[in-house]
Amino acid sequence: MKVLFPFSDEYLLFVNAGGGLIQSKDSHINFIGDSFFEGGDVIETNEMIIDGGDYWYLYQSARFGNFCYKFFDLLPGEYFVDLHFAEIVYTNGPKGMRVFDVFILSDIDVYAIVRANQPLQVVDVRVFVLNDGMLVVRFEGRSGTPMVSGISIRKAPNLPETVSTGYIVFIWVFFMLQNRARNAKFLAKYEKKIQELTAQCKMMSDECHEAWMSQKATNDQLEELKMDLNNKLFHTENLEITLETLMDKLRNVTEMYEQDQKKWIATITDLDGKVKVMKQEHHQLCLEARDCANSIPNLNKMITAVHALVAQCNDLKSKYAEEIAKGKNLFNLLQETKGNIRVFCRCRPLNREEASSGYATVVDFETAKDGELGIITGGSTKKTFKFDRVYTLKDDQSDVYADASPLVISVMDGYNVCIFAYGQTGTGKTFTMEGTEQKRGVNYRTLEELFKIAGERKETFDYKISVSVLEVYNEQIRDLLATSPSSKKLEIKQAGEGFHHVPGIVEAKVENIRDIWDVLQAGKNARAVGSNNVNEHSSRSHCMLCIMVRAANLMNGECTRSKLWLVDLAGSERLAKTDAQGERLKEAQNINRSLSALGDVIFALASKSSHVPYRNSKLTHLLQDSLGGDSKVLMFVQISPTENDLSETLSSLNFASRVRGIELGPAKKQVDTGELQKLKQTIDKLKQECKSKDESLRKLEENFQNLESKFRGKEQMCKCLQEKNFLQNKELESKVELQSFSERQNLQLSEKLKAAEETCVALQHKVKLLEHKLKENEHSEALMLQQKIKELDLKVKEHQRLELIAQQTVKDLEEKPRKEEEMTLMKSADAQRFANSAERKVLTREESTGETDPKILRSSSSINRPPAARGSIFLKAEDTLLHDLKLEREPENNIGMHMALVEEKKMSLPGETNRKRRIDQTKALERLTRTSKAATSQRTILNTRSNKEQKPATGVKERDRLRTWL
Ligand SMILES: Nc1ncnc2c1ncn2[C@@H]1O[C@H](COP(=O)(O)OP(=O)(O)OP(=O)(O)O)[C@@H](O)[C@H]1O
Repeated sequence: MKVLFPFSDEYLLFVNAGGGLIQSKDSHINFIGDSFFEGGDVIETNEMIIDGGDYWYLYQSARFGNFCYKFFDLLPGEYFVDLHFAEIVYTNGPKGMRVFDVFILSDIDVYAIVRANQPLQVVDVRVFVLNDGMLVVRFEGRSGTPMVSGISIRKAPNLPETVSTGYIVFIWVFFMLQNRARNAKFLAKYEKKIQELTAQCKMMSDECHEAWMSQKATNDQLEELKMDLNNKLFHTENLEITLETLMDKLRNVTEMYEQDQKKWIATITDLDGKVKVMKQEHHQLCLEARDCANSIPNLNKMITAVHALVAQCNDLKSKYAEEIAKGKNLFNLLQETKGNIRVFCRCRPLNREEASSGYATVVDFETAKDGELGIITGGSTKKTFKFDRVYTLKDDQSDVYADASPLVISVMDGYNVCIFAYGQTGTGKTFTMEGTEQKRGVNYRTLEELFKIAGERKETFDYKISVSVLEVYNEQIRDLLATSPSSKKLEIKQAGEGFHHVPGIVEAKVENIRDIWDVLQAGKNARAVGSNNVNEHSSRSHCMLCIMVRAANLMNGECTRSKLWLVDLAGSERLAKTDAQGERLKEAQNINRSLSALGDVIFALASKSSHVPYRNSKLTHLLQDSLGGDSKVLMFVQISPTENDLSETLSSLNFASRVRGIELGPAKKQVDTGELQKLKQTIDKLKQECKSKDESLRKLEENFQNLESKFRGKEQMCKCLQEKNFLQNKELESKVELQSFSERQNLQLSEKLKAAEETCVALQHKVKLLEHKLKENEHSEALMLQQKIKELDLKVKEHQRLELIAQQTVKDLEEKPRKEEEMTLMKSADAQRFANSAERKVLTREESTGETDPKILRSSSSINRPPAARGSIFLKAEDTLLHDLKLEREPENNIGMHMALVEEKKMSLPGETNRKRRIDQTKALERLTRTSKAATSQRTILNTRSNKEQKPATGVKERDRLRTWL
């Protein structure tokens, strides 16, 4: 709220608490808004024009804390401010006496104690409103109890210029008028003293200002220095951080360098060791190379000898090959002389049943050695059959195989061979071909012999042997090694000239004799599958074992592929005897057809027929490769010894005799065996020679090759080592370069680090210097300030001492008039006779000077002067001055002066004059107070400038102190 005052000399403001009416002397103005203020508020009167009336009171309900009123737009000039305080007693609160200390700050300086329901009124406190037109009344209370306050502001009437300019001037004018001549010296003295004091005060103020400015400048400088220092510190910290980072990097680089150095040293040491070893090896190799070079003549001789031997060996080889070929031819010739189809007859012994039944044997082995077998056909009738070999009952499996083994050699030489057993069921075909585990048959022994020969010939031949096991039953081929039964019918195909095979059939590769036994057992087991009676089934099917031999001559690179068929034929009973029907008849017919086909083929071959009917049966079709050309055929005709089987025996023997008789003509049998024996011996001898020469040649070649390979190896090793050495030297050089580069880098980093450290040290030194300088500055400033404060304190004390003297003088001056008055009254009786004449003299002097106003003022001042409690120091000062004057003038004017003063007192009237005096006294008091305040404030300006407002108690104490001496 802002109050705009009209142009009136005096104002009285009424403000109702709680936002009610604003009462004035002549008008009522509504107060808008809340007017209940809390401590700490700033109450600004605003936008409220109060017209009319001279006095305005502002009642304000406020909690006493710190708050202030601001009055704006006042005209510059002097105002009286009346302050009223009273406590509000609330209805809901306890009633009773309360005491409050009230402080009014700012331009008005009053201290008072307010009691409950006892309003305090401080009247006629003078304040000056300056050009800003604002009056601020600021309160400070010690408790927060609500109070009611009233403020009235009155503008003081305009005073003469002499009054407004100050009471000192007035005094000066007064004394000038009183006694210009006499008082000139005195006034000059005081004026001088005042000027001195003013100058001192000004000087002190200036010094204080300068000190303050200097301190401010110093502070600024200090701040700048601090800023600079902070910047430097920040820069230093940055540098330290950078330094730390660089140090870390350097440390890492150094660690890496050390690690690398260690690694390189280890590598170099290792390489040195290796180089030493290599040098030793190189030296050794050089020695060996020298030895080799020395032995070159011998070596050349050896090489020549070896070449000769090689030539001889080649010659021998060719001769050996020729001899082998000749041997083969001779062997073949021998075989042929024996017959390409040979028939051996074997008769089984009587079995237990036959023996127990007492069956008679019809077989006569008497001429068996000559290949003749007699069959007793009845009584003394005996029919003789001649075969290539007739085995007696004493001949075992090995004897049987001994005659078959030459055919095995033919297989290994590349001929196709077919060995089969023919005969009636139960005559021992399977026993002869397969045998038992204890009495191995032709099949196993043949294969065993094959691997044996392959092993013997491994130096010159490379053999690959595979086995297939087939069964022909009812003109159908069945693969007995197939792991799963195939629905596809196996057929015979011609793969090349003179080579037939069954596509899809299993060819088991066998490496050793163990594999052969496993294969044979697998075929035997497979043959039993699907048959209730194994023996019966085996009698009605042909079991065929096909052995494929692939040979590679390592000497001349010749390759051969030969087949060996080992066939266990089905029983050859005659249909009439078996009286078979149905399925059995069909089986028998198929068996007879196939056996007949076999006979037909054999007869066709023997008769060198242009057409050989191989395809009449599966059996002959399969055996096509081994039943013609250079192939050899061996037939075991198996017979039963009992008379019960006589017809079948005769039938089998007749068939076999026909085969043998047709194939082997008597002409062929007559081959000169002596020549053959000679040839055989020659072959054996050549073989032995060739073998020994081969061996020696092989050894020589091996030696030479070993030496050559060793030399090459050493040479290669030497080259490798040299290359390795070269590479390692290169690597070493690169590592040495890398090491030197790292060292250079390390050196550079060290230099950088050193420079950074030096910079850091310089900066730290600079910082220390700055800090030292700063401290020195602070110290000198502090000393200077302390010195100045001391000087100021001394001056202030001197000033206070002077003021005390002045006060004492004033008191003395005040006391003296009373004493003089009393003395005057006492002497009045004695001086009565002089009264009339003295009175006249005084009046005459006044009239002559015409200076009545000061007397009136002085007398009115004396008359209206309140008791000691309300006395003004300025009046007292005036009296003191007068007293001093009087003392100076006492010899001549003492009595007159006293009389004049008495008269003045009598003539003075209460009212306006008294009031003016009171105003003058107040003004003088205020001026002195201000002077004192200024001195005090100047003394404390350095330390308590800011604390003054925050610590009002200090201000209060100061005021108390001032009030005491005032
Ligand atoms: N030389 C022999 N020494 C001892 N026992 C033999 C001889 N030959 C055959 N046997 C025995 O005769 C029996 C019948 O022989 P085996 O089964 O080999 O005749 P098979 O002709 O093969 O008959 P099948 O045509 O039915 O197959 C067997 O128990 C066998 O051990």
